[in-house]
Amino acid sequence: MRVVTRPFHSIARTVLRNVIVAAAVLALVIGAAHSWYTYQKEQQRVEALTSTFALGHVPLLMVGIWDLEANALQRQVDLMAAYPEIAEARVQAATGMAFSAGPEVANRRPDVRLPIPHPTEPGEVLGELQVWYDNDYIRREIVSAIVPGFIEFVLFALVVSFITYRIIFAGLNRPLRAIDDYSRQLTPGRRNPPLELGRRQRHWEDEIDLMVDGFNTLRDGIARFSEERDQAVKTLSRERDMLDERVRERTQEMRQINEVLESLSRLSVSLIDVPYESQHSAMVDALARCGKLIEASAVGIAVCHEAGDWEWRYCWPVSTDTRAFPDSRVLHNLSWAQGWYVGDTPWSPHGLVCTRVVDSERYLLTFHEPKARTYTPLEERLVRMAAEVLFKVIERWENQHELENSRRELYRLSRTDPLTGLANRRYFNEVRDTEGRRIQRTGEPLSVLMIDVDFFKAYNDQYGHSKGDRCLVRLAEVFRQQCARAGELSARLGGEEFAILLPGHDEAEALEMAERVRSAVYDLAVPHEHSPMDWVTVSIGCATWFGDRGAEPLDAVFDHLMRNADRCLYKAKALGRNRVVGEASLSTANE
Ligand SMILES: Nc1nc2c(ncn2[C@@H]2O[C@H](COP(=O)(O)OP(=O)(O)OP(=O)(O)O)[C@@H](O)[C@H]2O)c(=O)[nH]1
Repeated sequence: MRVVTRPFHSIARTVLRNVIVAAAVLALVIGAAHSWYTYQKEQQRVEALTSTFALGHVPLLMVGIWDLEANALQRQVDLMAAYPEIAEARVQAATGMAFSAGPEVANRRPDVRLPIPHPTEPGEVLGELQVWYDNDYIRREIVSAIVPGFIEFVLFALVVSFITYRIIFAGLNRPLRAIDDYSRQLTPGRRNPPLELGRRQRHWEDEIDLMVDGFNTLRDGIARFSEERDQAVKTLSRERDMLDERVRERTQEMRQINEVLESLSRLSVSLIDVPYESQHSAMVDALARCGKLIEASAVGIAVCHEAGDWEWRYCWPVSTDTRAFPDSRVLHNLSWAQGWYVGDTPWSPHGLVCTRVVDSERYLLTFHEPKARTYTPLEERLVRMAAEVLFKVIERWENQHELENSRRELYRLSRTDPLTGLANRRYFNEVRDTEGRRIQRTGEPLSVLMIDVDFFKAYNDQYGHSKGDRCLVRLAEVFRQQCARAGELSARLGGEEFAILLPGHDEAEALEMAERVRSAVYDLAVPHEHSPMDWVTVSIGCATWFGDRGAEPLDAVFDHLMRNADRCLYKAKALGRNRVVGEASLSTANE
């Protein structure tokens, strides 16, 4: 609703009024100028008439007065009064005669007074010519000169104003009012009809046409805006309707991911500390669980050592022919690329493939599908997470194996003599203590052989230290071979001194074993120039513990045992070397 705050003035009327006012002012100015001009012209005519009187009539009047020609004078006066501009002409002679013509003008002094000179006496006058102009005539002349033009101008101005009014009214007012009515009906919410003013068809355009075009463009814009808005509102409401659905789907998806994450984290925790021997079956179980995530028909992990061939390491279902499981084409592919592949890949015609390098070995995990299928992004995500977990577990296992191997190697080194590969003193003592504890429980006997190479200093001096080393290695090999039964342990206690632990051996058995060792060394026939036996020989002291010192601390037991074995050894040396001496010989000697 339009609120009118100011009075309405039509353009046509305003133009009309302004044209009329301008025409009136112009008419007045032109009329005044014309009047002034006509008045000036009349004045000139009067002046011309006055000079006519002075030059033409005054001499005749002079003659008439001089000759006393009353008729002639009267005729002259009549002639002058006959001019339409003259109201009255009068001659007043000095003699007192007077002649006049025309209606007498009262109460007005003559407009022209011309003296009638004396014909002979210069400076003397015979009388005076008095003339009164007809002012009404002059006024009439002026009016008759101005009025027709004024009337013509006014009529012209009226006609021009009217035509202007018509043109403006028809060409401007009416269309503008129609446009005003139209613009009030424009509504953004509905389809508005185009603006049509019903104007006559012309082969040109004017401002109104431009305005109509503008309004129609505006209308089209409003229509387009309305359509887009309606469309947007519809889309918005559709999306709002779908939002709940999406939120539900997303929540479901998140729940699924959470469940899988939980089960994967449980899986990874359960796999981490699986002992080595159970790792294969644990991984196969894990593959089965992961395969069920997307209902894959088979899941496998293949490994390729740097220069070697691919082979399936873990297969679900367990395959008897690991070269063909689950699809031999996977393993025949030569190109290697690390990453994640879906569908038809260089690694697999169908299915999902994840590859990884773990400790310089190439690993490939594939979820096999017999037929091509499309995986949802969620499935891909879940499987990818599963693959990450499995590879992490494998990596961890690899690290654990490596660590375990290193530890075992270290342990082995820590209890092994580096030259001979026999147990060192530390390991000998460990085993000795363990066996000692066992024997304390079982009451079985335990014997120790102390072995020393005879004249070894001389051997070194003769053949050199490295040959001496090789000799020690050969002797160690003899000890190892002779004492290969479970529980028997050969050790190098230091230098050229060796010991053999014989759990379960009584003295007789131990002496028998010692003799076997001694003769085996002798039979080696390692030449020794500075030995009376010509060969490298060993002396052996033998001591036995019968497990009858159950209450005694093990350290004390073994101190005693080793001391006895040493004493026997010294005795063997003292008796000439290359022999075995048991504890019985000690008591004999003591006795
Ligand atoms: N080649 C070599 N010699 C060693 C090693 N350990 C100790 N020996 C040598 O073994 C010799 C032991 O000499 P001795 O203890 O004097 O005894 P022996 O010469 O063997 O004489 P008896 O024991 O009395 O028969 C020393 O000369 C040591 O240098 C070793 O690892 N390699």
